[in-house]
Amino acid sequence: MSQTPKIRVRGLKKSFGPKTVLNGVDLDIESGESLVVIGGSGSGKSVLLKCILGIIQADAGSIQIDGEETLGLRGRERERVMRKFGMLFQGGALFDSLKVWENVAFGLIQGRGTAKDEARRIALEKLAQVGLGEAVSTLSPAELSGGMQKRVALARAIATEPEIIFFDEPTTGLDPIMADVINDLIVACVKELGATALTITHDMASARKIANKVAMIYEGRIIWHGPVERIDASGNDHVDQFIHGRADGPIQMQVTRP
Ligand SMILES: Nc1ncnc2c1ncn2[C@@H]1O[C@H](COP(=O)(O)OP(=O)(O)OP(=O)(O)O)[C@@H](O)[C@H]1O
Repeated sequence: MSQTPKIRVRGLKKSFGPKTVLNGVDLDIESGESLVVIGGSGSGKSVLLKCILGIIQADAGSIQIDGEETLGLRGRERERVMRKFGMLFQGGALFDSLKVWENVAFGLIQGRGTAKDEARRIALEKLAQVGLGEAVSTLSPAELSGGMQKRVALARAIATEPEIIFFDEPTTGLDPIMADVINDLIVACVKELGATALTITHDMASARKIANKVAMIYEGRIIWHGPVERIDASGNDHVDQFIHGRADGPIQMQVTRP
């Protein structure tokens, strides 16, 4: 008998006014799996992630975490489920008014009530895990390069040792070498935690490195889902066009010309 998926999404729908973004998304993420969702700009990757996090209210469907329905959860009940999650936001989303270590410790102090000294100790440990020393810990995020900021954001995402981590475009804005360093760190950190990971990206190099499973979203549905090793022989024209970055094919980008 197969085990309950860590995350099970069924028939998920979300529209904004007349615009349907998610039109019946079905997706399972098994415990310990690293799933990367790929898809074009505006295909609904962020909306899907936000629906699972409860930041956006879905219109219909089901989102189960460890077999528990979370779609209608509010207040304390939602907070309880959300404690299972860590998140690395696009752009890092660090607070410039806080020092680096305070950013990393934020969820521990605010969310878990960890004492400040203990939170600082954990923050330094997590910073070391992503290759940042104590000297960096007292700086402001604004004093760091983009790559270092991503490392800090990663240290923050893993600080509470979450069961599930979401990565929103983790390599956006980085040069290819730094992007690869971040990919390696993500793989190492997720493995160390034994966490389940969901990443959204259109960076195929990143997807190949991070994923053991890949799902492609198109026109509001998951049109292909399989092991990353099978992506080059998916037999799906949409996937083929996307991974090779071809303008011609079944996916037509809407380009408005003046
Ligand atoms: N709060 C909102 N109100 C109205 N429309 C929204 C809202 N959030 C997202 N959308 C629309 O939903 C569609 C999907 O957006 P989404 O951000 O999920 O795309 P994406 O796949 O993450 O794209 P990208 O790769 O460019 O980040 C877009 O057309 C966007 O304009």
